[in-house]
This record gives sequence, C-alpha cells and structure tokens, in this order.
Amino acid sequence: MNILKGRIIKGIAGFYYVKTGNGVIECRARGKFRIDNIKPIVGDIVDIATLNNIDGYIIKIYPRKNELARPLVSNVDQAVIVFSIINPKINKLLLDKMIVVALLNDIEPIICINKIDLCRREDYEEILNIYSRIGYRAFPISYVTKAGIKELKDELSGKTSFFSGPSGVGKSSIINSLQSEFSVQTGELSERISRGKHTTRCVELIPLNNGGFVLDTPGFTSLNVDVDIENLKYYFAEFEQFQKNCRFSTCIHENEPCCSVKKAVEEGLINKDRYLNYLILLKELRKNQKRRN
Ligand SMILES: Nc1nc2c(ncn2[C@@H]2O[C@H](COP(=O)(O)OP(=O)(O)OP(=O)(O)O)[C@@H](O)[C@H]2O)c(=O)[nH]1
Ligand SMILES: [Zn+2]
Repeated sequence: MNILKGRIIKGIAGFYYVKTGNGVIECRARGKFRIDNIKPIVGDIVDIATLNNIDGYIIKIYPRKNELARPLVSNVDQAVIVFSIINPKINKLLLDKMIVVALLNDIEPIICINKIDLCRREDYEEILNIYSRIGYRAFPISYVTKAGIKELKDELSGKTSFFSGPSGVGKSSIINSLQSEFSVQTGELSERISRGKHTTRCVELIPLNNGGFVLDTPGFTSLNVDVDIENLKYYFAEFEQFQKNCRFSTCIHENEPCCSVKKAVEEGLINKDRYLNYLILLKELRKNQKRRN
C-alpha cells in the first residue's frame, strides 16, 4: 500500500481524480468522511492510499485555506480579473467589486486588461497604473498579438488561480493560449472520463507545467459583496495610509468631518473613481441590509 499526497483536480459522481507525483489516480472517499460529514471537493490537498497507482482511497483532507461556493473549489490563491477596454467596454465598478470579493475570500487579485490590440496605449496604461500604484499586479494583454501572455504565465507559477470577468472579455481565449504553451497533463484523464457515461459539466483544475493550477470555469459567477458596512474600507488598500489620520477611528470616509481619506481624494492622492465606487458599494450594502431586516 502506497500513501501519496496529491491534489483533487476533478470530481464526478463520487470519484475524485487526484494528481500525485505518480500521475492522476482515480479515488473514492473513505466511508469515514461521510460519517464526519466532510465531503472532499476539487482543490483539496489530500493523502490517498493506493495499491496500483491507478485507483485508491482518499484517507485524509488537509485543512483548507479557503473555499468558494460557486464554483465549489478550495485552496485558491489568486483571481485573474479580466476586462477589456472596449468590446465589451470596461466596467470599473464591477472591477472594483471583484477586487473586494477576492480579498474577502483571502484571494489575491491580478488585474488584466485584455484586447489591448483594439485600443490606444494611453487608454489601458492609465487604468493599469491606478491599480499598480495601489500595489496590485496589473497586466496589459492581447490574446491576438500574445502580448503579456508570458508575463501572466509567470504569475500563475506554483499558484492556484481562476479567471473572472464579464462575458466576452477573452477569459477562455487567454486560458487556451496558456494551455497551448504549457503541456497540459490532463489528456489521459479526459480520455478516461469521456469514455464514462457522465456528461455533466464539472469544475476542473488544469495543471500547468510550472506547478500552477488554473480553474477551467470562471469564478465569482454570482457577485455578492458580503461585508459589514464599517469594514468595507479595509478592502480599499489605498485608504490605509490615510485613514489613521481621520478624526474618528470609526470614520467610514463618507460624511464625517476631518476625514483624511476624503482630503487625499481631493488632493489627487487617491483615485477619485475608486473612491466614488467605494461610496456606491456602501450604498449597495446599506440597501441589502435594509432588505434583510
Ligand atoms: N481583438 C481581440 N479580440 C479578442 C482578444 N481576446 C479575445 N478576443 C475575442 O473576444 C471574443 C470573446 O472571447 P472569449 O475568450 O470567448 O471571452 P470569454 O471572456 O471567455 O467569454 P464568456 O465565455 O462569455 O465568459 C472572441 O471572439 C475572441 O476571439 C484580444 O486580445 N483581442
Ligand atoms: Zn475618514
């Protein structure tokens, strides 16, 4: 009996496909998990027991760093948030929302502006600069010219990432170009699954040859910013250096007097659009709260 550590990259009808140093092994969960009410999910780091390196049993699930509900997946490190400047036009409010949702889930955002072949350099650089000044990684990409693809790939190395962004911005195109460069090691697995009778679409982690994993379906399909109103400010990283100087420690930088964040906005030290989006999110949170009460 071999005990191997691995990662669940796919789950179908009670079978879990675990990527180990000895290849992908088809596993069932031990009955014990059902008794403890723990169900393995894609993304879990597990120990398995196998006799033949073909099939085996999951015997241990390591503690999860995080867990997303839709799609159901664990241990995600990064969200690659993709927008295009045009076709479709960028929605900066949605972009800022996605950053907040990522941070709430303990996931690092990476911002990508795709389709830079369709717009002027100044247009995308202006937006990317807003985010890189705050400290986020931000990349210009063109799936068509392949600009920025290598830089993005380097960022995915050794991490588990998913792509997020509105329809039509080029998420699948980018994922495909990552795959064609990397030798994707799921061929054997896909073949085995396609012979089966399961046709339901399911979440899959695609192993990259630089030690990273990419989720094949977009994350954050439902965007619910779920945070207390007074805590939203902590998810706008650029406020941090100013808010300690606000008169009130409880300042949410809205209507309070002597607010250093508002002052920084007026002085151009904080991007005004980001601040206005923050105010919109505050209003949305209030509205949701009322609806619940
Ligand atoms: N000009 C240009 N077109 C692109 C680029 N990337 C993707 N496209 C095109 O944009 C369209 C949408 O691309 P997809 O990859 O399907 O977009 P998606 O984000 O996966 O969309 P959904 O599956 O609806 O979420 C396709 O026609 C692509 O060929 C790019 O960098 N430049
Ligand atoms: Zn303030």
